Amino acid sequence: MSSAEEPLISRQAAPSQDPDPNDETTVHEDVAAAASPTIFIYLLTFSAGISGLLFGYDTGVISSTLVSLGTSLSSRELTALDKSIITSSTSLLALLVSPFASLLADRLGRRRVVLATDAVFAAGSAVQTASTTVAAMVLGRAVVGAAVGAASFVVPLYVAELAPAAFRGRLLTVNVVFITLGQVVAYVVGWALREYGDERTAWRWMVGLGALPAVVQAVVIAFMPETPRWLVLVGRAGEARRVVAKVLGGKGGKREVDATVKAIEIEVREESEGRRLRNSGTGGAASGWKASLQELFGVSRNRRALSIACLLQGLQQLCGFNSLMYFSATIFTMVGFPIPTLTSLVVAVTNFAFTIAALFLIDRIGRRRILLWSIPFMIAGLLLAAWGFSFIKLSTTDSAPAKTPADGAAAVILVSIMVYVAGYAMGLGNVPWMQSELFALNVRSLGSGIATATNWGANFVIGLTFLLLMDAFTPSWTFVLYAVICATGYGLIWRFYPETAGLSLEEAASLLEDDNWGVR
Ligand SMILES: O[C@H]1[C@H](O)[C@@H](O)[C@H](O)[C@@H](O)[C@H]1O
Repeated sequence: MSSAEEPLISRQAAPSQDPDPNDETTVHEDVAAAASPTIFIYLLTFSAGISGLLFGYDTGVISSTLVSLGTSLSSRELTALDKSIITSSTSLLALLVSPFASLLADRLGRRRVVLATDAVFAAGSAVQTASTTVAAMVLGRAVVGAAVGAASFVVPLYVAELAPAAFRGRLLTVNVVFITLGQVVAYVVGWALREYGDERTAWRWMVGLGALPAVVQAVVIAFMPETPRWLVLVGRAGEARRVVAKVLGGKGGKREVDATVKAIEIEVREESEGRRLRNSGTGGAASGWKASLQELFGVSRNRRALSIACLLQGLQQLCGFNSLMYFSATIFTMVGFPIPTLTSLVVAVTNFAFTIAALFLIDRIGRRRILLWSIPFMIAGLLLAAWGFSFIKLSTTDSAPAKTPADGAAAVILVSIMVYVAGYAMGLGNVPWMQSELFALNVRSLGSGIATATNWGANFVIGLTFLLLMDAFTPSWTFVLYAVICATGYGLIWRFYPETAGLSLEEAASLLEDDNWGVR
């Protein structure tokens, strides 16, 4: 997920604005709204979905992989530090690569970058599958991380620019659902291969299968066009026209196609004009990004939007959810469950099911309110799990099940983890990704980019430190720590995050104008 959204969405999501019948953008959106899904839209949904699936698969598969590696890497048992580095190298590279994805996407085109990320995904899977040392595995995970970082920016951009306005919002939420579905698939594959596959090669299949969706996506994208917006950007308006005609699926006549291309041209022109003005004000193209940064940090309401977006994205990761996503099979092995990869499926399935529920409810309940309702469940789940862990003696370097599984404590841990995950998926798993609605158009891309980087940075910290914290402070105190982070986050959200549900992007942004940073 990322910042890639929507100059056009802003207008689509602004019902309070009076439509100007002479405004060609309005014509464009009317046409788009009238269109029912074409085969093309289904293909686009499919490719957006597959991308989320890939992201989810690659982040989820590490859970079963870690408990299946045995001594296959560097001929020894993995230490907690090995496991932490193998896991977190993916998010570190995603963090480092994502800022460059937008430059590449502007230079080479969106479609080519999507194809390139598919190749990188496949290469990363191949390196992991073939690895015989910890270092090679870390390299493979890092290569996949680079692909995740680039894809998480470029695929939403590709979809947003290609989809008609009426479908754009829905297509972007498809992404979150498919990420969590990809994690379920990874968990199921991990469990099946571990239970029914060859013990020595099972993990190689788990990571190798990650190449499959990348190949499928590449095949689909090979038959899909470049986005009209990029084509206009590089002066190929004729081609853009043909793509728009295809997107509208024969439902739009020449007038609609012309109006759509015109709207894109106006937008591209306005954007480059805006950039030119900003640059001339600050002394040249080199300082263009500086001007955007100044706007983002210099204007109070932008600063406030950025603080909220980063708070939510940071909290989404620092609350510890991905510790479970990455290490649930390790945790359930330690707790003494006989088939830990099967038990850990509850994490992925609960997350997936409640993510779907949340997407139906969020607009009705509101973002602020759904967070304030769901975080207490997370805190309760974490504290209950901490209590459950206090009855179990375990060590993270032991891959063998605990000798005497304390049944009652194991059940408490399992149920409390489900409560925590359900709470997470209802709120923090989703709401932060709606970040773009916080920002005014001129700082939206940069602001969402920084917030997304906050997500990857915090994800890296959690992946790297979880097992080490468990070793140093016991699982109970680690879970208490996450509960304290959630409680602090609750307080900050309560104090600083106003409700934006039901507001247009403009209304949401102007809500933040108020110099008083509190919520009244
Ligand atoms: O929104 C997603 C989702 O909640 C995933 O399950 C999680 O692994 C990601 O880190 C998060 O960004």
